[in-house]
Amino acid sequence: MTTHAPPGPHIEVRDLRRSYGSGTTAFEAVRGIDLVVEPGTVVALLGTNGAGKTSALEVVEGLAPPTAGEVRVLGLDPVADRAEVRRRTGVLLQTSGFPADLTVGETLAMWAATMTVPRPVADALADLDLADRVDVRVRSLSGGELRRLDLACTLLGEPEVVLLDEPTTGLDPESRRRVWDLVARLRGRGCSVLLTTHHLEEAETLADRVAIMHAGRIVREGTPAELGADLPATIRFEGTPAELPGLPDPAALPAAVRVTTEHGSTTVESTDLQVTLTALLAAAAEGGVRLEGLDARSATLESVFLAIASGAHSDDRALEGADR
Ligand SMILES: Nc1ncnc2c1ncn2[C@@H]1O[C@H](COP(=O)(O)OP(=O)(O)OP(=O)(O)O)[C@@H](O)[C@H]1O
Repeated sequence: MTTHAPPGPHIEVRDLRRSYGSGTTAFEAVRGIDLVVEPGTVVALLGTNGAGKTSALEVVEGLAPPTAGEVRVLGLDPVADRAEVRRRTGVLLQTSGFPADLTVGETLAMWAATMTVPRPVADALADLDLADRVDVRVRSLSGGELRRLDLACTLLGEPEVVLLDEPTTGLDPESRRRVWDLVARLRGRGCSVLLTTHHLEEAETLADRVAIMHAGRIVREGTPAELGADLPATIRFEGTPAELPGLPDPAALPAAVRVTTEHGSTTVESTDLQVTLTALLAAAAEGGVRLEGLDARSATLESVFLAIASGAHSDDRALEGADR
């Protein structure tokens, strides 16, 4: 039995489809997606509610067969080669089901007993900041502690591939950062990680590549920077143009494409942030205007996501149209 992944992607998904029900009640939740996760990389699957992220992830996890298409994990079929794939893969489901009466330590020991070569339980506890909870029963854990225990179990077998369904939902900012560090370390030692998240900053911080799903399809895929590249950057400052007579009309700034005012502040959208910002700052200096609350940023994943969710994305509309 091989214990090393063959060269090539850790996860390969080709034209994956997954339907629920049959006949007139059939519903296709995943409508032909392609996804590749290379060793030592993190891929985040983002999407609107009901986009099909969990439905797709469950097929990669081997929990359900695809209705059509092909999935390979470490070059193997996650359903047909389930035992081998499970041994080398760490899976975090959206909800856990630990026995309530066991303590944290007992839960991890029980989990470790199912593995060929588990890591030391003490290391797993320390990694997830659970060392002082070792004797606490599962039923008494807070939501965030329970999530961290779940993650500790997921990573106990030193998996090569890690599949995380919303790993930081319910975690406070400090615990979330700790999980982000952990995922970064996994990547550092050559693991591949496929995760779903609603947390756009999480995707931006962690992911080498992001795939955004909507209505069963991947409508955008790329690095976080690539995804933001085709949307305008924004410059915001307090005050409306009428209140800042020392400034030229912001709409006339070079590369400015749209100016809006809301709640007493102005937003300038720009196709070239540096050019627009330089001209704005020069004009402000010349006119003796202080731009309070000045904020300038490239398009973020949030703006890409909101454009898709609102149907404003042109590719997205084309895809939805193709379905009708
Ligand atoms: N067992 C099922 N039977 C019928 N429809 C289902 C079933 N499970 C999921 N669905 C539907 O499939 C679609 C995709 O659901 P899925 O849970 O994969 O989405 P998601 O992107 O993970 O959503 P969320 O972000 O809200 O968790 C939804 O419309 C959901 O109602």
